[in-house]
Amino acid sequence: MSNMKLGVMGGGAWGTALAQVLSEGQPELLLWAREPEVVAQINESHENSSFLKGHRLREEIRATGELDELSDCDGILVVTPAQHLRASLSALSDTDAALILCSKGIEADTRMLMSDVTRELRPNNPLAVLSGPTFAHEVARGLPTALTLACEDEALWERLYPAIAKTAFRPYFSDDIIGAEIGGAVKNVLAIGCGVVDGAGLGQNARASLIGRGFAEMQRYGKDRGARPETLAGLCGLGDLVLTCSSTSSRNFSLGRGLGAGESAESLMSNRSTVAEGAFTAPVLQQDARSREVDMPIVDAVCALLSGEAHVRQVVERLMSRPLVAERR
Ligand SMILES: NC(=O)c1ccc[n+]([C@@H]2O[C@H](COP(=O)([O-])OP(=O)(O)OC[C@H]3O[C@@H](n4cnc5c(N)ncnc54)[C@H](O)[C@@H]3O)[C@@H](O)[C@H]2O)c1
Ligand SMILES: O=P(O)(O)OC[C@H](O)CO
Repeated sequence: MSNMKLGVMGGGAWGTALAQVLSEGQPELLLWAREPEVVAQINESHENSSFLKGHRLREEIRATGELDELSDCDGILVVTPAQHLRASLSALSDTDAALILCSKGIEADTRMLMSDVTRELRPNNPLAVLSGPTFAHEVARGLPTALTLACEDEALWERLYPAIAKTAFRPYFSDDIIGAEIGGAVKNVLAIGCGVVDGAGLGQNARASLIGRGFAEMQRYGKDRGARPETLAGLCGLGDLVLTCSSTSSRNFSLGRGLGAGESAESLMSNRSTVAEGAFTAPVLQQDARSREVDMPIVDAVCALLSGEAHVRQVVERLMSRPLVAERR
């Protein structure tokens, strides 16, 4: 049992699943949730029917609506949606806790990664990123899961892994924080594309081609932002890309499936209570890639579909009529 006191900031599906797995063997795990009804459900009925229905949660999880309570923790897993990270961190009181970022996205107005936002607001806190192929409902059930824990140095990994590694939850060390973040942010956009392929009935060949060429886009963009190729080829890049591009359990894939079936992004987004990060990441990723002169045609296609600028048939035509080039670029 680790002596490190962990807390979780965010009571959505992923924050709740993380609280469930990380409370194994701990006397108490503190989970901050924004919604009073989520706090009440967890403390009174040991469930989070708003965001992670159907899972009985450990009694060691204690929910709170008071963000200040997290300040006493040695490590805080930050699990808010990417576009709310800045506001959520700003509301947190001073703390020495290590901040373990679990959100997958790029900040819309600034093109900053989650680690950039965190370093701007909390320059003195030790920083890590936890990312990989992790559907919340599977982690909550205790199914075997492996993922990347990228830490700013190996000393932080040595402090964190005893509290994070569990029977069915296996972190691998990386010191490439940027790589871990780029993998998680970009795969969400590509998963929307794969959902479109599915919804429009374009076939399994097209889905696999999108994963392969999407991975090439992730590598090109990652290289320009300083990610290491081997990080992107690991759990937090290719591993998560394969998971999210293959299953209707993915919110991003499901959103794309609706688009592929002809529904508008506007109606699909307005009917959601859960977050499909790719829809927010896609436009900022496109802008950033263009400013860096990084070619990302699949990301462009997803943006065109999300904005309603083009239909599926048009984006397929655009992608298939691009100049023929060497695969390795
Ligand atoms: N669900 C998963 O399987 C999973 C796995 C790995 C990573 N993630 C990442 O975790 C992050 C959180 O996703 P989730 O699945 O827990 O969310 P969710 O869709 O289950 O729930 C939405 C969350 O957004 C929060 N929220 C809504 N409006 C907010 C606001 N104005 N300010 C702050 N928070 C607000 C809600 O409180 C809730 O916690 C995302 O970046 C996601 O990509 C999710
Ligand atoms: O449901 P999604 O598409 O947000 O994906 C959840 C996780 O990121 C999968 O690793």
